Amino acid sequence: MANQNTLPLYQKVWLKHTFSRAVDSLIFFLLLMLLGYRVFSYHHYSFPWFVAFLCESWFTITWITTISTKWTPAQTITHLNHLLQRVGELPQVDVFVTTADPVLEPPIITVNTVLSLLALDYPANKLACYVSDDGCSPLIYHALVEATKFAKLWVPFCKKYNVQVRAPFRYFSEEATVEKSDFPEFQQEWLKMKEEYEELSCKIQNASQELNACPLVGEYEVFSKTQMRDHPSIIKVLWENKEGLSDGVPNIIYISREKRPQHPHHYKAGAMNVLTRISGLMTNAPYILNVDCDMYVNNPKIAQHALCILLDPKGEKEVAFVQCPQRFYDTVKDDAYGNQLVALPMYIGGGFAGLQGIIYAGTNCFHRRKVLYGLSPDHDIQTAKKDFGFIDGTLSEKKTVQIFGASKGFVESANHALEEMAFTPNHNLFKSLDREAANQISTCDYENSTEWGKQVGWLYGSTSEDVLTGLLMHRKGWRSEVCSPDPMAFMGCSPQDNLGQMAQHKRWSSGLFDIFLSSHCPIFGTLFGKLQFRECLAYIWLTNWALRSVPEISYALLPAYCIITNSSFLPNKELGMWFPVSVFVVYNVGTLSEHLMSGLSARTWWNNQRMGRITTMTSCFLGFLDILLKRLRISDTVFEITKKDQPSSNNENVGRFIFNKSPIFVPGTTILLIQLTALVTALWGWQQLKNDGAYGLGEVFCSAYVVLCYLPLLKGLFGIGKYGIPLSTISKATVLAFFFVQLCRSTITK
Ligand SMILES: O=c1ccn([C@@H]2O[C@H](COP(=O)(O)OP(=O)(O)O[C@H]3O[C@H](CO)[C@@H](O)[C@H](O)[C@H]3O)[C@@H](O)[C@H]2O)c(=O)[nH]1
Ligand SMILES: [Mn+2]
Repeated sequence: MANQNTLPLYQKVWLKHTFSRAVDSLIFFLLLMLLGYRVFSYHHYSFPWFVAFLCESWFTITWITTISTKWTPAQTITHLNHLLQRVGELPQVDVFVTTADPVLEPPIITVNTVLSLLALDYPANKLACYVSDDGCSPLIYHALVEATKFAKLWVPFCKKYNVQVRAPFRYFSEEATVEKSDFPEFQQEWLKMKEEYEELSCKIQNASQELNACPLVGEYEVFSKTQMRDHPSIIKVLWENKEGLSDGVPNIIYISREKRPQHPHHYKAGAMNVLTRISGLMTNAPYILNVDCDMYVNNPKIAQHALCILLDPKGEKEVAFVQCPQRFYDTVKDDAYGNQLVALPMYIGGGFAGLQGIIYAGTNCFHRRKVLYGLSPDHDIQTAKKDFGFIDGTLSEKKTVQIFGASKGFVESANHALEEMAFTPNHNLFKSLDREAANQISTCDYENSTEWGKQVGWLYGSTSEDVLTGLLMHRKGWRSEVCSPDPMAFMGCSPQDNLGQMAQHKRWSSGLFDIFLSSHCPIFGTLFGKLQFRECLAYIWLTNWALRSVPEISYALLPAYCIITNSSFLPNKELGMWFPVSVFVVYNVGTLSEHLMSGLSARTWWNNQRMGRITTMTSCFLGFLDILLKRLRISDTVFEITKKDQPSSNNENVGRFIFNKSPIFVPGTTILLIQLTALVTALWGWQQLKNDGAYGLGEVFCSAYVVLCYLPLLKGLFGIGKYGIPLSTISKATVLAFFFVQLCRSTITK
């Protein structure tokens, strides 16, 4: 009989993606053959041949990182039934929610997220929910006050009837739930709850529409002289579970940290660090769950599942954080904008999970507090003493101020969190808010000359603060795990149009590339830290996204260049032609089958392929330029918040591209115009084909393929209103395309 204390709480299962492996290896082999062919075909040596060789070498190197990342995929299985046997009592979990703009992030969405978290299937006295409002908005505050009242009905209702979807807006949209039930009591309560929720959403809706709905008096007075980027900190305890009832409503705290125009606020990372400190003062839970305002709980037992991994004897020693996948509801049909991230997490995410661990994705993640405070896996109190300046088990004062800042109360809590090497039940669960201390730690200059944002908490310096923060943990030698129980842990909303999707990809690619160029570069992580070699390759794959735009754009321009200058970059009309052809065919067959095997449609596959090409050459290219400007200290990157739309019921134009004057459309339109020029040139035979160095079917096909990928932009050239590319963008693109064509022509005469 296994001892109860040694029962594994989770298990790691290695997956076999044999087909994927075979296809990926074949592609690699073909790429090598193609490169070899290029090297040994002396008679072809020319400028386009050389550029093609460079681009293909880059693709091959990227492919090595791709294969290595995907090679040994894994997943975890959690054993919920072992959890209580082993730990007896569940630990405390602090829950962080961030919101930043009441317009882009409608309060009703945040409220639903918060409600779903409060209703987690978890003892209410072990939970506390901290909501950060970077928008400093009385609307959000008002919505949360109302939501707190509703929570007192909602939380018991969910627990009584074991509701699965605990975000009311989703729960009540599923009409079928109540009709199927034979219990009149349930039906009655269901109806009552639905009415209450409708009333709540009406109140929130009205407040957003009527300017004077929440007059800034009484408890709202603190908002009267505030501006989004200029205000003192506002901290309000909305609900305190004073009696510590396990079936009550968890503590709810509203926080809007101080902001001043001259102080950088570090966007989400800055907000998370303030939440970390304030929660440290109040509940100081050893585990932190963080969720963006647009993600609701879809599996009420998710905290237990994640704790299976974090509390497992092996996990306890090795695992820094548990990341749950990001999935989205009411998605655009066939993933028209390629942002649902379904096949990618399955293959790449699964691959990461089989290495040192999945990346931290910024939301749906359970962290250990002590790891956020900088502890390494090999830190016992003895070594920690040296690194952190522990004296007699407590941190030396000077050192703590340098690391955690000057708040005594907070340092004391940090000391406790760090020392707690194993979980000990903590009965003194909630300290009432110490206003003075809380105000001190939420000011803009609290972090000056401390390690916050550098070694402690969420790291600053990249708009992909999530990946950066996770990378530092991996560098210290921690591992991480994916937790993906059935039903899916969380569901969120993803951009409902291409504008949102493209802005999001720009932010990600620039933030990731920023990491690659910084001192946190994964290569240093392996050379000087404990980042495992293949995990490093995987991070290189990820952080180079923006850089990839350069070879991709060059490669996409090559066929046009060749057609215009009557040269060639492909081995036409000879045996070598089969290398690029087979790479193209095998790659497409491979990715198509991966999509089909993930249960996705062929149309989804094509949309993902197409959007992959478009975003790399537009969003990622702009991300690349952004980082160049940042590194040259010309401008800094900003975190552009994604608009959270409720999906529209008007399905007519779903999947259609919309445009605005954003520079993001300039490179795409330019590339499209160049290809069109090339195709027209080819079609009308404006160039006489002089010698056998001339372009052939290969180049024309490539050019046409790019146009096919860019079909949404082609339609945009002729569209009107928001469906048309603005004239100013077309003009800029025309000028650029003209220059490119002239440049090509000038190389012929030489
Ligand atoms: O100054 C800011 C800006 C953003 N946020 C919050 O950050 C979260 C993520 O912002 P969102 O606009 O939804 O970005 P997404 O592209 O959807 O976010 C993904 O990418 C981000 C990194 O680029 C991660 O932080 C997120 O967790 C991850 O879901 C939201 O809750 C925002 O309220 C703040 O709190 N303060
Ligand atoms: Mn989001």
